[in-house]
Amino acid sequence: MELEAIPGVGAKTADALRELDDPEAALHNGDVAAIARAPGVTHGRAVQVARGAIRKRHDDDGRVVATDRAREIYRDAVGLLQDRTVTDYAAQRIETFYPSASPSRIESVQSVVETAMDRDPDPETLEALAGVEPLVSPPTVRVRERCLATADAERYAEAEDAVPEISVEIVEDGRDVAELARSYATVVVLDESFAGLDVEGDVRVRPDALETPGETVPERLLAFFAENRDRLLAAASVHETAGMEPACDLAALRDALSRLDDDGTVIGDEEHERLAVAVDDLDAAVGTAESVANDHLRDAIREQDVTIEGQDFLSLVEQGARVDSLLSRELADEYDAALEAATDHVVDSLRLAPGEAEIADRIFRGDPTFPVEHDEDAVSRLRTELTAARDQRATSLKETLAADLADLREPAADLVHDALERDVELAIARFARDFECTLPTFADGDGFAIVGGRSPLLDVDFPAVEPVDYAVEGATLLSGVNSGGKTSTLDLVALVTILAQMGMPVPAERARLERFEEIHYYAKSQGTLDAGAFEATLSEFGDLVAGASGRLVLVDELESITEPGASAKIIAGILEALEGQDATAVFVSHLAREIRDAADFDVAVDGIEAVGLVDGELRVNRSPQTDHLARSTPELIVEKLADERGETFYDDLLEKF
Ligand SMILES: Nc1ncnc2c1ncn2[C@@H]1O[C@H](COP(=O)(O)OP(=O)(O)OP(=O)(O)O)[C@@H](O)[C@H]1O
Repeated sequence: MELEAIPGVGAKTADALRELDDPEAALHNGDVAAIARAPGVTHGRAVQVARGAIRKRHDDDGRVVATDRAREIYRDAVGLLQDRTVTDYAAQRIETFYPSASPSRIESVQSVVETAMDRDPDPETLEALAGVEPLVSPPTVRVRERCLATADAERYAEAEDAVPEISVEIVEDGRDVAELARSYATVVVLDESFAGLDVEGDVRVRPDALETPGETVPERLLAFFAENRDRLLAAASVHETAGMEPACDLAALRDALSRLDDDGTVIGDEEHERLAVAVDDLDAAVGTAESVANDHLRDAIREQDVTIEGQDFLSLVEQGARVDSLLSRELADEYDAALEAATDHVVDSLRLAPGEAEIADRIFRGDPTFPVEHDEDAVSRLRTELTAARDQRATSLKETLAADLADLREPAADLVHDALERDVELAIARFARDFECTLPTFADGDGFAIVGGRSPLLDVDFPAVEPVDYAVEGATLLSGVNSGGKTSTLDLVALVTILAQMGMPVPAERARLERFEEIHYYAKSQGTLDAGAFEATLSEFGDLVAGASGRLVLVDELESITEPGASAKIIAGILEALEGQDATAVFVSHLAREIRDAADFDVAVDGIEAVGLVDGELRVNRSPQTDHLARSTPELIVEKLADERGETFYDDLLEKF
């Protein structure tokens, strides 16, 4: 898909989207989280881009919700669905569902929704979902024990770009490489020309190193999995609790993750742990070994009767306190035993391997002295040896684990994506259950027909909402008593049509409607308008009635914008303009009689009828009666008084209605 062709995507956003691993897939899946990973693209913008891509795919450039009130109802619908999501991802994904007039768009959402409605939102899955989030890229890790080397300046720049984790060094010859091998545990030479180079240390000539970053810098993959461990484990649990087919072998994933520490190092390898502990404890072990030797020697000296010949004694006195010759002659065996005990201590406490023990053997050597002293050079050699072995072991463990994880990289992304998408489905399932929804059907040009519609937007608890049946073809007035439910009926019609055209289930027993090109819903004005605002409103209706075919028009008490006489004429005029067009319209009004009188055609009137007054309270049949001018509240009260009192005043008054 040409990115710039997506509505709302300019050159800058298109460039940002091209930075994604797979922009096509992200756009196709409406994957808001993936889109938001493009540099500079916020989540809100990602939602717009995802929607734009959907519109483009369905050739759907219309805007169905056309007025503020219609937009509010759309926001309410989105809110009801979002209230039932667990993850932020799903909440954002819900925003990509929008009311459309495109049959293919509505059908494609409906097919997803149909499956979603059968899903079981079990508490374990919802709990597991709480830990799932889109995968993140960890910050670049610095790898200090390895370097890349090349003699080629271009290759150098390429390497710095491809593997920012590792230092890249310029070398001219084998001597430079040998120099590097003394500072780094591993040197990876990028140039073929160095093949066969024989230098000490771990030097690898790997001309393909930049093409195989998984092997060159396994730390990258390990850091990715370490950073995303909790998300992956939560996604794995979601698959298990929900009985979903996972994109990868969950046992293999768990096993690989269990070998990985939070900082991306590999854990659970005994040999590596032995070497790491040996490096850390080396100085302490040597110190203790010295004490062991000295204690041994001290005890031996204490128990020894030393006979000194006069000549020796003289030379001792003359030369100062030179006891070593005495020591070597009189206590040679004890001295050897003390050094052996010291060496054994180092070897045993550090659990040294035979090769390492050989080096350890040189720590306590040399001329006899008391106290015994260690050879710092030998300690340092052992340290170098152990450190190199530890680092090489770590590298090879990383390589092995990274190789295992490499196969899981793509499936892991799918695993998390599938879990997050399940959250979207479960939100739809819960919405459908909570409000006893059905999937609506569509018919061409038939207005709408709702059976048993119950609006979740009412100010009463959902179980107390009375079902409403209402069907309209063409334009009609809706009359009725105060608080009978006229506004609520308009809200219900708007909500059902908006949800239906989003492809979502609707809160009704049954619903059939046409795919409206536009939904114009005007809320009741809060009072009469001044001349300017009145003019603006009138010109808005002028635009509305010009080419109204395919539109749904819902208007609540337009009469409140100006004085009743003028209002009736204006509403009659609007209805006349709509008559003969293929529009569906419901005008709620208390002036139905006056509008009918003012109109030059037979205006249809529906009515929400009060069944009667019980204890001063209206009992209402919430479903509008077709072709029925409902009695108003004042008329009902006059009628009640006429009945109860039988006085002419009330009878005469009733006559006037
Ligand atoms: N289907 C319903 N089920 C239960 N209660 C309802 C239903 N419809 C409306 N109501 C209740 O009636 C109240 C009044 O409804 P609404 O505002 O829609 O009446 P109205 O006919 O537009 O009134 P008015 O003529 O005063 O503007 C609502 O706030 C709600 O409490």
